[in-house]
Amino acid sequence: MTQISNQQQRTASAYVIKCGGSTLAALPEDFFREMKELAEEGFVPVIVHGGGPAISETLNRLGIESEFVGGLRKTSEAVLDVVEMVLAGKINKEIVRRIQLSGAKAVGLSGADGRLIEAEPVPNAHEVGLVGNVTRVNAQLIQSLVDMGYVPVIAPVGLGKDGAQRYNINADTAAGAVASQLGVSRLVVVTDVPGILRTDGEGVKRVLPVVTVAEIEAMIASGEIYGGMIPKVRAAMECIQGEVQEVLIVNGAEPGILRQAVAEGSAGTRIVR
Ligand SMILES: Nc1ncnc2c1ncn2[C@@H]1O[C@H](COP(=O)(O)OP(=O)(O)O)[C@@H](O)[C@H]1O
Ligand SMILES: CC(=O)N[C@@H](CCC(=O)OP(=O)(O)O)C(=O)O
Repeated sequence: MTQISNQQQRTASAYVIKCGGSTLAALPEDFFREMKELAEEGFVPVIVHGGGPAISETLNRLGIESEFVGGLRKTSEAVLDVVEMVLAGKINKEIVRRIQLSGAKAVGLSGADGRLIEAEPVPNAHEVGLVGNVTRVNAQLIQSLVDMGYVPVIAPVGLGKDGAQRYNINADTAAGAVASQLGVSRLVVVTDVPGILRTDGEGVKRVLPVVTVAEIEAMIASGEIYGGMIPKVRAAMECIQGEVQEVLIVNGAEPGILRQAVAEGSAGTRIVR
């Protein structure tokens, strides 16, 4: 833990961005340009990405049906081959390319590279198969890349403690763990909705600007938060118990959203303790 504490001090000005598969194709070039400009101003990004829709599409082409239990993909060895290929290959390199085209430097890694993400089976592994929860993050490797001026771009595939077993990790869960173990103060979750939506008294869906852990629990219980939003808020609730001060959920397609989120700290929904 001493090692992590040192890392935490050094990465305090960094922030973690989780880019959801739902929104990757819709992210404008300006998003990456803004990311580069913010980095020059001292707001250094570490990216963890998803790619659920692209995995499902590839599985479908191979004639393998996608099944989810509680938002987690049922992952056999065959499915994991596709998950790793799509996430650590296609999607990871697409993001690296786009960052480099903005003029910034980027390095793509999966959680297997340099044992970046160590994982253990989720408690309901008997239902979902080779899905993992994060047990350790190699914060030193991420910090070294940041120190060299690179944006780390991380695919959420982890290795077990033995270094042999692979695990598919939900990208929101991975991003929360990376944010916690790096000790950054902010996690920005970029997705395809402008924040957590709630239907008001007149039946209009509105973005909640700020939401607490207690309010989230109530919205999950009532069904107002469901599906892909559940792993986001669960990861958020877990990481704000530690160093992370706030988690912002924003729509990546909105112009200027990253600057609003990172420099101004007010965008989409802000999840606080
Ligand atoms: N209360 C809510 N507010 C906004 N979106 C919600 C809510 N509850 C569930 N969702 C769903 O969560 C989705 C985002 O999760 P997901 O599709 O997994 O995105 P990503 O690929 O970015 O992780 C939204 O498109 C929406 O359908
Ligand atoms: C265990 C699990 O469900 N893993 C996810 C990993 C990708 C992901 O989370 O992508 P999004 O952020 O786009 O949803 C999956 O296989 O789809």
